[in-house]
Amino acid sequence: MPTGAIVAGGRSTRFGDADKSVAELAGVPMIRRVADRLAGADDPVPPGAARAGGGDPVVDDLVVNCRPDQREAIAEALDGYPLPVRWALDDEPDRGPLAGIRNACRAAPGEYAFVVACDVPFVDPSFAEALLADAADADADAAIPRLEDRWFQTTQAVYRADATAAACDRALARGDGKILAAVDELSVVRVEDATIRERTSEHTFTNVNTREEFEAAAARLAEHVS
Ligand SMILES: Nc1nc2c(ncn2[C@@H]2O[C@H](COP(=O)(O)OP(=O)(O)OP(=O)(O)O)[C@@H](O)[C@H]2O)c(=O)[nH]1
Repeated sequence: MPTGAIVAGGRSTRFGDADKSVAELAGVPMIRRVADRLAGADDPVPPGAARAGGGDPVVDDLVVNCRPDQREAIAEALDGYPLPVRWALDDEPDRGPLAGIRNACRAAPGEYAFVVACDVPFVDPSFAEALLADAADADADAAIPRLEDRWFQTTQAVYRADATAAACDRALARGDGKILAAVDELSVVRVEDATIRERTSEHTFTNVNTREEFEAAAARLAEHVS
């Protein structure tokens, strides 16, 4: 299995005066929801509480990428997490998601890392498994989904950790902060729209940027509970 690599070093500016990674969505910090899904829990429970039943983990361990000042709150959110957690702290903040992916991949002990943003509370663990199989079967450096009407979903993708960290390093050294600048150097399985739709629903990519999107995600969770 890959390492789960959650990227959380953003400033959540569209979210307002709070770090969205630890914002409690129906009582559970958003990053914990993402982490719990990777650990196989269908129904994440508040930090510290016993884990709900569910499927098997789809990752061996977890790397959390964030700024040093976020660590304490995120560690609290992950209290009692059932898999080993490693920290990939940004030595320089605000270098963008590419630096986050680089730092997360550097810290990943597994050959592959499933990189995922902290703000996708409905991420589908079986989709992560399928992406790993895509990359491993093709002996590729990455498997990256691409919906028809959107660009590559680079923050919900599987990467070969060492090759990706090195490609990100080179892109950052060139002053090119675009994730695709690093991806261009990798051998990539492109997972296209039809395949994505066979495997999962678009909710796996639903991310929370604003308070309105946060409320919509809470409403969706409430519907599922009732
Ligand atoms: N390490 C690191 N991660 C980042 C950085 N910027 C964004 N990210 C992460 O990349 C992912 C996608 O970014 P956004 O959805 O734009 O999140 P954000 O930057 O916190 O939010 P906005 O400020 O509203 O754009 C999130 O998981 C962020 O935590 C950064 O400078 N460093």
